[in-house]
Order: sequence, then C-alpha cells, then structure tokens
Amino acid sequence: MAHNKTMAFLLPRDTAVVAPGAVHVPDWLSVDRQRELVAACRQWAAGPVPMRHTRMPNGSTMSVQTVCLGWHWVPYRYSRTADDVGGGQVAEFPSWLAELGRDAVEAAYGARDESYEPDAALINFYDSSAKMGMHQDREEKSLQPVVSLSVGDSCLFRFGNTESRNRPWTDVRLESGDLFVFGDESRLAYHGVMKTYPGTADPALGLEGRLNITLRVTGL
Ligand SMILES: O=C(O)CCC(=O)C(=O)O
Ligand SMILES: [Fe+2]
Repeated sequence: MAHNKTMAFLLPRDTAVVAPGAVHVPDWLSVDRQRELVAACRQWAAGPVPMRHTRMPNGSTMSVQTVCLGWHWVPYRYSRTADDVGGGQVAEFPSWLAELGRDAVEAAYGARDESYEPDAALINFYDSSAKMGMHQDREEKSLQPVVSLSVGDSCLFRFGNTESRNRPWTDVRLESGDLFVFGDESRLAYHGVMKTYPGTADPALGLEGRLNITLRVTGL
C-alpha cells in the first residue's frame, strides 16, 4: 500500500528467463546506442530495398513494415534479392551488427560464443496500430539463437511455447533498449507482438513508433 505505483518506472527491471533459453535483458542498449540504431534503421529503410508491408500468401499485408539485411525474408523463405519489392539486392549485413549480436548472446546467456555469426536481420517498424500475430521464426536452417532489440515505443510481447500458438505463454513488456534472446529449447517457440503503447518512447530518440531488429543465423 505504501508502494507508490506511479513511481514504478524508477525501479530497475531484472533480467528474466522467460522460458528455457529465452532471456529478457531490460535496458541493455544505452540511449546513445539506441539513437545510433534509429539512424541506421532510417538508412536501411531508404534502400536499396525500400521498407514495405510484407504481403502474405493469402494476399493480405502485414501491419508492420519491414526491411531486411543480408537476406530478404518473404513468407516463408529467404532470398538474396527482394523480388516482391523491385528485385533489388538486399543491403549487406554489417560486421558491427554481428558483433552487437555476439555481445547480446553473451549478455543473455552469460557466455561468449565467437562462432555466433548472424547473417540476416529483419528491421520491423510498428506504427501506433501495428502488431504481429503469433508465429515461429523457422525459415532458418540453423537453430542458433535469435537476438531481438527494441527501440522506441514499448510493446506487449507474447512469448509462447513450441507446440502451438496457444497457451501457455508469458506476456512481457518490451521497452526501448531491451534485449530479448531466444535459443535452445525456445528457439522455435511461437511469439508475437499484441500491441504497442504509442507515445511511450523517450522523446530524445526522435522516433514515433517502435523499431525491432531481429538478428538470425540463416544457415543458408
Ligand atoms: O517486434 C518484435 O518484437 C518481434 C518481431 C518478430 O517476431 C519477427 O520479426 O519475427
Ligand atoms: Fe518472430
């Protein structure tokens, strides 16, 4: 009762193992790093392949807008050229981003793995109404962990199980600067973004909406 709920944002959030191999590391990225990522995402979104709403096999489009690095993802495969958006060559996967991925895996699992070499990134932009349904990241031939970085508006991230898109799941609020890594037994767990919380981003980021960057090892 004495606890003042309105002050809850001042409390540091703890690292949490959400499921075996699935780790949430709050506030992992410094604000400077977040600003650098926002700038990088703006560049990637500008080309050579433009950011777009991915078209699904049934003809609908995703509410999220996406641009890829290294390999272009279309449901449900990777390719080197963006055949659904002009056919351009996908931008290179930068070595600094792979290094950030190794740092992320180390932060989540407590052990460094120099052999972790992500070669594909999906840059997702969520406007105030965008979300992403429960799905598995399973187009990769490798079961190396997926690294997820969040910048901008907070979101309600749902992390489920490997069997189906249904319960049990754990709801996690991902905030700007948070890291989420899922590998090992959780690598093929269903997950999704139920909603974002518009206007929760730090104004210092100069970003309206939410950016999420996932790093993957395609094994291709
Ligand atoms: O935006 C997120 O936090 C998750 C993105 C995601 O699951 C994906 O790109 O496959
Ligand atoms: Fe995913």
